[in-house]
Amino acid sequence: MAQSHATNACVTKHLLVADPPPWRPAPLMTGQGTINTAAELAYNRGASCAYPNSDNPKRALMTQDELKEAVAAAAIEEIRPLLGSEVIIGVGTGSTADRFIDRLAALRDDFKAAVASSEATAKRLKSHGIDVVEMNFAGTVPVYVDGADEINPRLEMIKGGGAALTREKIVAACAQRFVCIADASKRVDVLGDFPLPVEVIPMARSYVARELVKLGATPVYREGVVTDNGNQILDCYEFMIEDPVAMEARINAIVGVVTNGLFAARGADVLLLGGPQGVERFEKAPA
Ligand SMILES: O=C[C@H](O)[C@H](O)[C@H](O)COP(=O)(O)O
Repeated sequence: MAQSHATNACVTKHLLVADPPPWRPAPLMTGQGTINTAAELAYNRGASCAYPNSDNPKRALMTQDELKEAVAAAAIEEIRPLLGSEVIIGVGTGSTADRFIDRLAALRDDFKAAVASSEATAKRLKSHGIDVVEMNFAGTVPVYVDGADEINPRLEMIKGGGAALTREKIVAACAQRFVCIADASKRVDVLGDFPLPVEVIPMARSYVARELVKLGATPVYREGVVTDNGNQILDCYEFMIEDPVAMEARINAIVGVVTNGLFAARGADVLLLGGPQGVERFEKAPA
C-alpha cells in the first residue's frame, strides 16, 4: 500500500516496505502514476557527490548538504503531528541531525523539551532555546530523530561515526518511533562498508580487539577520541555483516564492550532518504 503527500520543502513519497523490504522492485505511487525511483538512487559517498534536482530543474544537481537539509525539513513535517505542550522528543547526533535541530528551533514553543543523544546535541539544542532533559526524567519519548552512517533495506543501521552510539542506542530504546534521516550515500544492501564502531571500557580495549579479530573484523583504535561516557572506540574494518541482529548481540556479549554501532535489534521505523527524486519515505513493515 502506498500513499503520497507534499511538504513545504520537497515531495515526500510514502512507501510501506514489504518484508523482506526490497529497495528496487518496490513501486512508488505519485500523483503522476507509479515510478520505480529507488532503482535510480545514486550511491556515492563524500561531500562532493551530487544528485539530479527534481525540485528545481534549472539547477541540475543537489549536493549532499542540500540533501541533508531536505531530509531535515521532511523530518520536521514527520514529527509535527506528534508535538504538544507535554511532549518530550529524542534528538540524535551528527551533521544531518544538526540540520534537524536548527529547523526544530522554530517549533520550540510547540513541545516541552528534548532528550539529547550527546553533549554536542545538548549544546546545540540549548543554543536554540530548547530545554534539554535527562532520559531518566523523560522515561519514554514518542519519537527519536537521528542520522545514520549506513542503512539497509530492513532499516537496520550502522551508527557511531561521531562516537555517540551508546547514548543514541539508549534514546532509541526509549523511543516509540525511530525516524532515520539520511542522504542517499548512506543506503547500502549489506552493512559493513562503513567501519563498525564499538565503544569499549578503556582497560578492555586490547582484549575486545582480539575478540573482534576472532569474529573476522579488523579493529582499529580511534586514537584521541573519548566518548561522552569516558570510553574508547574501536572501528571494525573489512567486516561485512550478513546477519546484523546476531552480530549486534554477539559483539555486545564480549566483556568490556559497552555497545556496538549496529542498530538492528532496534532499527529505524521510518527512513526519510534524500535522493535524486526528492525525499522518499520508507516505513518498516509491522512484525
Ligand atoms: O555518532 C554519530 C551518529 O551515529 C551519527 O548519527 C552518524 O554518524 C551519522 O552522522 P552524519 O549525519 O553526520 O553523517
